[in-house]
Amino acid sequence: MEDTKGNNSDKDRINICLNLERIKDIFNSLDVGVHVVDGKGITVLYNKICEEIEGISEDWIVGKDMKKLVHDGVYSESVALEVIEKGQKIAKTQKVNGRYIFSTGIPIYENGELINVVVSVMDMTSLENLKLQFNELKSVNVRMQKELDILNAIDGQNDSIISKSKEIENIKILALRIAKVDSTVLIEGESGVGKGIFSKYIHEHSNRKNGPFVKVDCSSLPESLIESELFGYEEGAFTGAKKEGKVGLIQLANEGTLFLDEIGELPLNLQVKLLNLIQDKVFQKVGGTKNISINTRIIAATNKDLYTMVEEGTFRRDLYYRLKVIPIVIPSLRERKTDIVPLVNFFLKKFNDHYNYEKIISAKAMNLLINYDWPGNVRELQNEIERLVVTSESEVISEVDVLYGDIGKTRSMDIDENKLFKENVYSYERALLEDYIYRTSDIHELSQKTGLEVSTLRKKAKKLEVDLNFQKRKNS
Ligand SMILES: Nc1ncnc2c1ncn2[C@@H]1O[C@H](COP(=O)(O)OP(=O)(O)OP(=O)(O)O)[C@@H](O)[C@H]1O
Repeated sequence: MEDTKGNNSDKDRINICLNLERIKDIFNSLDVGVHVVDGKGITVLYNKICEEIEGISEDWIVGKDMKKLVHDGVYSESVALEVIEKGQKIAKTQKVNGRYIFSTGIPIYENGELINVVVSVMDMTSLENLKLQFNELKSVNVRMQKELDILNAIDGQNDSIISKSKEIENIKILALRIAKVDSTVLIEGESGVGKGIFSKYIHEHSNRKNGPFVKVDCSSLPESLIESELFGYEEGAFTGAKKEGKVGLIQLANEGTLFLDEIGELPLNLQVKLLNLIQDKVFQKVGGTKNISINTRIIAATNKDLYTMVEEGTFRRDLYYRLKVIPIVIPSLRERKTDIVPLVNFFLKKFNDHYNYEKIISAKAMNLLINYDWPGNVRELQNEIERLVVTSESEVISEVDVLYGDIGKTRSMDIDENKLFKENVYSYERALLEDYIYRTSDIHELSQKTGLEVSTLRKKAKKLEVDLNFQKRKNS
């Protein structure tokens, strides 16, 4: 392009101008902002998109020095100047006037000298907003997934905790929430309500689920043994101790869950040791001096009124509050009668499968089960269904089968204190005769079983208004 004297010819100059105009057109047709500076940082080209993104006009900026613009605060920093300084490609995201701008500066060299920097400018605001929305959606998704897990666990076919009552469903939701944290839990409730099954449920839904679940029944261990069983002992700790010492149940629960059932039975001296374990996460074996660190989650359960025990001085107040970080109270079965039918069906299936039967339960029998008070709660119900499946003669478990057990005993012995003795005798005799009728197939068998003449039986049935219908058993 240069003549022998080193000057540009006119033709070349025209070409350069034409090229510059054409380059400008090309840059202005781009969807991306283009800002070109020379080797000293003076703006030589600034396209329309740049104007839109940065809100600066081309006329104003062309010819201006980027150093001065940064100094005057028009720009907080300049990618172009950084490229000039470092001599290499630079890319960064900046926040300008509340917009996210992604700039890439590329150095252009001629004969080893940096002559231009081309900065492409992209408005990432909408992308950044999308990113924010995406992250928000992601966290909503995580939250929903957790809720879904909870709902699935409640509805789950494989769920081991059967319930229909609001009370138990709410406890399940709470149990799933607290499963993810390590806080100590105290489960209170009468014997057989499901304290054990709930503690397992918490463990199985926790991050410790692959670790051990160790159950210690504080009431079943003799006081002399409980300390060494729980904490283990060092070799030669006492006479009769194993030579190599013993690892205690607490240590076995490392990385898992320690379920302390019947915590109210724990002797006072061990309550102190347990308190230290909860507070400091360390313990010493019997006969040992070394602190052993332990990482276990403690769930305690009791059917005693621990608060009263605290008031009476038989349970340490500090331990009580340490255990009761998350309290769960499971109501008795009689306080949530809606659970009885699903539980009966669940246990019926369980024992039918186990004993290879296909027994069903009559509506009347079910009614008796629903109306009973279940002092032994779910455990008693479970045992009762097993008894019914195993002992009922026919495929249909009847009212008579039910009356044969504890329910029958309590029902027959029910005395209404508002009635006269005579009236109670009448009701009792009536219920007794009905029970015999249910258990026999005809009047002769009834006579044989009761030791009463057929004629006496007929008179009695008339007096007591009992229907001598021996089909009842089959149909009930
Ligand atoms: N909601 C339930 N669904 C299914 N099985 C249950 C339910 N609640 C309790 N059970 C069963 O009833 C029996 C007694 O429950 P669990 O041992 O958990 O009661 P508990 O309150 O810990 O009793 P205890 O105080 O005597 O130790 C167990 O076999 C358990 O599996």
